[in-house]
Amino acid sequence: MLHGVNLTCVRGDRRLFKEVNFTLEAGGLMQVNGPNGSGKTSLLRILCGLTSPALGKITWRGETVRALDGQYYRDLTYIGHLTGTKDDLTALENLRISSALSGVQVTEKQARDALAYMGLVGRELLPAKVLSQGQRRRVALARLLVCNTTLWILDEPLAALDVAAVKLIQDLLEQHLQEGGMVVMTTHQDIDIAAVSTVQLQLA
Ligand SMILES: Nc1ncnc2c1ncn2[C@@H]1O[C@H](COP(=O)(O)OP(=O)(O)OP(=O)(O)O)[C@@H](O)[C@H]1O
Repeated sequence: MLHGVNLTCVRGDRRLFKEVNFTLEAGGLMQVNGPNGSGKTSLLRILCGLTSPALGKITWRGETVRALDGQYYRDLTYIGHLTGTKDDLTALENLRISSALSGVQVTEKQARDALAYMGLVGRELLPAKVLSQGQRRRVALARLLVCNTTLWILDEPLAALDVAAVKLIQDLLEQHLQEGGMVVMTTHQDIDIAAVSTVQLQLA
């Protein structure tokens, strides 16, 4: 269970949100909503431990994230708003290296299979800089297929994706939730994802 308790976020001289509380259970989807600049990315970064909240805490499986040391990070996969793909690396290298950096060794076959699932057959050996924005996002999201983690934190995963890819990702998220995984995500698009429970978190 992921639990946010009285989370308050200050960036620069502005308080973006205060006293945000939520509980996310196995199979649960939390959609973080709000206008541009309301603090959605900031909240996701707090949940990943990349930024500290001004106040409040996060617990994972009953323990504060800080006390858990590395275990929390082994349980989560974060894919940020910027895809993070490296221009000079191929799609295959991007996937294998980003996975290795998060502690997962992925064979070439596993990486090729994941890229194929994401509709990137024939693009595996192209440097990321020649891929379209949507294809770059598909490369980044391919990590979900190989990461084997419970908690997925996704910042605008559907941005730049075409209709077919949006469907692919929605199906992937549904499957993850059906298997007891958890998803926290932002999106400016309407989505239709079946989950055991859905939390809509609205930032002002
Ligand atoms: N390090 C920082 N220092 C000062 N202000 C910051 C910092 N990081 C973010 N901000 C500001 O905090 C606000 C919230 O940013 P954030 O990216 O969390 O919003 P968001 O809800 O994700 O927006 P969007 O929908 O446009 O992606 C913005 O006004 C942003 O400029």
